[in-house]
Amino acid sequence: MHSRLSLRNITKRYPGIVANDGVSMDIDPGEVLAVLGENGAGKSTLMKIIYGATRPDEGEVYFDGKKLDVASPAEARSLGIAMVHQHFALFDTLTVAENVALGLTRPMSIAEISEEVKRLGERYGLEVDPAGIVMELSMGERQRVEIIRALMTNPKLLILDEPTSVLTPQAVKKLFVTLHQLASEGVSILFISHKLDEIRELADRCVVLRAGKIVTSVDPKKETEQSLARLMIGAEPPVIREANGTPGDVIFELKGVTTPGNERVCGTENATLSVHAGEIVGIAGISGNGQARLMAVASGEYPTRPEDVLLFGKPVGDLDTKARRKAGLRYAPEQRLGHAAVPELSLQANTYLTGDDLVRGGFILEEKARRFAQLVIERFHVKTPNEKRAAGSLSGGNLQKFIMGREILNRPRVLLVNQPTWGVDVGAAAVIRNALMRLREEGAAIVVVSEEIDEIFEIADRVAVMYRGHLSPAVPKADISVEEVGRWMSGLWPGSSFKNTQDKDAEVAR
Ligand SMILES: Nc1ncnc2c1ncn2[C@@H]1O[C@H](COP(=O)(O)OP(=O)(O)OP(=O)(O)O)[C@@H](O)[C@H]1O
Repeated sequence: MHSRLSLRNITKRYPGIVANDGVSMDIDPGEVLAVLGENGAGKSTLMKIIYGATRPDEGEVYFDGKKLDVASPAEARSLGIAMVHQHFALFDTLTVAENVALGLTRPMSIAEISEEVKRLGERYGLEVDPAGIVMELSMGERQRVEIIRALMTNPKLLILDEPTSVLTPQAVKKLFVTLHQLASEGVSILFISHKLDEIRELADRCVVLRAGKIVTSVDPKKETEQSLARLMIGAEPPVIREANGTPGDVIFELKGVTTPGNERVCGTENATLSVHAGEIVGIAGISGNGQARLMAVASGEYPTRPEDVLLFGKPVGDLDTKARRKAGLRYAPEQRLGHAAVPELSLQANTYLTGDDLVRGGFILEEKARRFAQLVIERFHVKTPNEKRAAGSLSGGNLQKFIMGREILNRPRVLLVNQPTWGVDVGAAAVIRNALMRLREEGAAIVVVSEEIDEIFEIADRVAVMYRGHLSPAVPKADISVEEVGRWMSGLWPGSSFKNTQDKDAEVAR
C-alpha cells in the first residue's frame, strides 16, 4: 500500500530565511498527523506546498504513489486535497454560499449549495447561514465556512491549519468527532495546532518542526503537554507571572450601552462594565455574541452617545479611536490582516497606523518609527529578518506578536484586546500574557475578550461572559469555576433574562 502523501527533501527559501529545509515525511490513508512547531517554524509553508499554493525550490511530493507537480490549489482540490486556512481565504463581500461555490470541483447551483451547507452544518455542528455576507460574520462563523467548504470537495487528504482557534469547546468536540469519522473512512488528516491538548486528543502521530527542519516524530498520546512544548521549543517553556498588586480606581466604564444589531451582526443590550486601574477583566463567550460590537463601542470604532462610555470619568462615547488613543486607550482587534495591519505595508509602516507620536506636522518620523518597530520585534520575539518586511509575509503568530507588541509598548492606560493569543505558539502566548500582566502591574486597566476559557482563567482578575449581546456581571475569578463560565456562555448567569431559556445552546452547555 502506498502512503497517501509522501514528501521528499522539500526545501523552500524566502529572502533571508529557509522556511522548509529538506523536509521528508509520509502520511497514510486514514492517519491523523499533527505538525507542531513554533511560530515561523515553517508549518504553513509546508502545507501551502502540498496544496499547490506555493512551489518548493527543491524536493518531491507523491500523492497515492504518484509524483505530483501541483501548480495550483484548484488542481490540488481536483486531486482530492482540501485545505482549511489559518488566514481565512474568503471573499468578504460575497455570501457564504457564493464563497463555497468558488471552491467547488463540480458545478452546483447556489440553491443546491445552500442546502448542502445547511445539511453539513447540522451534521457536523458547524451551523452558518448560507445567505450571510462573509464581511459581517464573526471569526468563528468564518472558520465554520472554511471547514464546510473543504468538506464539500470530499477530500482524500484534508489539511487543517489551526482549525479550532476560534471555535467553542463544544464545536471543537463536534469537529473532532467529524475528523475521527472522516479518518475512519480513510481520509488522511494533516493538522496544525498550537493547542497541545488537542494534538494529544486528535493525532495518531506528531512531527515536530524547528526552524524549517523535522526534528522528531512522536506518538502524542504518550507525551504530556509539557514534554510536547519542550520538544517544540527545544527548551523549557516560559512560566506565566503571578498577579501582584491591588486594583486602583475605576478608569474605564461602559454605562448600559445598547446598540442595534442586524441580521448578521450582534448588537449590545444594556452592556455595563467598570474596569479598575491595575486589573484585567476577561470576557468569555462564543464569538458572534456581541463581543466585536462591544469592542467597537469601547474603542471608538462605533460611536455612541458620549455618556455611554467613560474614560477616567469623562464621557468619550462620541470620540473616535484616535481621540481615545490620545486619552490613553488603545485597542488590538481580533483580525490581524486588514483590520489591525495592512498586509502590503512593511512592519515599520504598520506602526504609523496607531503610532500618533510617529507623525508630526503631517510628516512621518521615519527614524523613530524604525526604532519602535525594531523594539517591538525584539521584545516580542517576532521572527522576521527586519522591520522592512511586509506584514503579510510574516507567519500568523509572528504578526499577532507584532500587533500586540505595537499596542502594549505604547504603554496604554486602558487596553482593549480581542483574542490576544490567537494562532500564537505556547512560548509566544506566554510572552504576550506576561506582557499583559506587566502592563496591569503598572496600573493599566485591561479588557481581554477571549474564546479560550483557560486563557481567561490564567490572566484575568475578574470574569464576565457575553451572550446574545448581553454582558454578564464581572465576578472575581476565585468566585467562579470553568464549568460555570461554560454555563454562563449560554446566558445562564444569575439574574440573566435568559435564565429560563431552554434553547439549543443551553442544552449543549449542559
Ligand atoms: N511569502 C513570504 N515571503 C517571505 N517570507 C515568508 C513568506 N511566507 C513565509 N515566510 C517566512 O517563512 C517562515 C515560515 O513561515 P510559516 O508561515 O510557514 O510559519 P508557521 O510555522 O506556519 O508559523 P505560525 O505558527 O506563526 O503560523 C517565516 O519566517 C516567515 O516569515
